[in-house]
Amino acid sequence: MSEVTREQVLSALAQVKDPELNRNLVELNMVRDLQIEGGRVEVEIALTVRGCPLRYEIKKDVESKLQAIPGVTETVVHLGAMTDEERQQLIEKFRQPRQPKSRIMADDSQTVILAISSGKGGVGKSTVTANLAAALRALGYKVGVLDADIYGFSIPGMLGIEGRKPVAFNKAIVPIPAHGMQVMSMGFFVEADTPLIWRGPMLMGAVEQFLADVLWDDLDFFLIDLPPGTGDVPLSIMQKLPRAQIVVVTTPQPASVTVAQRTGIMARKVQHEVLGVIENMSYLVCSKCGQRHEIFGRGGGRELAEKLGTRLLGQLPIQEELREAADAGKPVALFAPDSQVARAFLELAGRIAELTLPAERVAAASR
Ligand SMILES: Nc1ncnc2c1ncn2[C@@H]1O[C@H](COP(=O)(O)OP(=O)(O)OP(=O)(O)O)[C@@H](O)[C@H]1O
Repeated sequence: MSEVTREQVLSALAQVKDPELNRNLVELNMVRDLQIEGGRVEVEIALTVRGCPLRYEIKKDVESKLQAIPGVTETVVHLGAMTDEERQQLIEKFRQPRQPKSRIMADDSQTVILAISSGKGGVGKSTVTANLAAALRALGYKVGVLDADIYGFSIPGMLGIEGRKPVAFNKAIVPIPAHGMQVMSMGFFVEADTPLIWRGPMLMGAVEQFLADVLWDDLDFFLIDLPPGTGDVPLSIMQKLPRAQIVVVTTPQPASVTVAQRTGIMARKVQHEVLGVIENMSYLVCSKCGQRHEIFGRGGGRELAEKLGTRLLGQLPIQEELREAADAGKPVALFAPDSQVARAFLELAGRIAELTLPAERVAAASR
């Protein structure tokens, strides 16, 4: 059998990406002490930070890529860490050839920005944001989520990344990967159980930084979970968004319509288009008789859409599975795609993609 070569090993390692930096290990200069003896490959991977939470994931990925090289019989992978100087060099590397700052705010960006709002709290806005994002991902789109709901940062929990701490490179923040999406939450910067009063300027500073200084990829969709209601806070956030399309989440009760209608006024103030209304908790399908029960009334979503001069994008059922999946950090569209509620989300995501993206990008994602 032919000898395993250094080139083969490096090209295998170039297939492994640091999940947080989204660049390969060779490019990041993480490969150290490579030794090849016959079929035995020993290598050290220098992580950017000691105790990197993704170290075992990276190690497993390295081992499997090495083992796939023809002729490799044994692999030994050590995990090390970069020195401060090396980390600094990496920062320089990021700074020069690549533009590290987010392209989302650029005038020619192709990213569709969806600002998810609600007239009041508790209608399921965060659940809808997390699951719609996952459904868009399941359809093949590149998705980023910004959790700006300062009254309850629930997105990290719903996507299984609660308690993670983002790292910064060259003043740019690296978003946290979750099920193939990129996520940033103000909650990552707040100690758990510490009540925090977000004063206006501090909040707006954070939002601006998350829009401009996070290393978002060139995304197809960027979803923002806004704080509920139509007060100054969601209004100021919307003003920072260059070309957002507003999605209003409501429940079927006619009473919710009046409250959610204020969103239309807010949209006009910031000159954003209201893409449409999503009616959540529209109906419950009885597991015994299969009948549809509209326990929260009916027609609220359609009525609101009419009043706002927009469309009803979709109706989502009440399903316990949705809450359970959210509690477990496993969004239904990716983890239980055959469930009734996942199908409703996938349909909704498909509709939104068709309305917001050019046909060739919709076709490319489904390939
Ligand atoms: N369609 C649904 N079926 C079952 N449970 C749901 C559904 N939608 C939301 N829920 C549950 O309702 C609760 C409230 O949802 P969520 O936190 O998403 O609301 P919210 O509008 O974002 O609230 P707030 O704006 O106050 O943070 C959660 O426990 C969630 O799991």
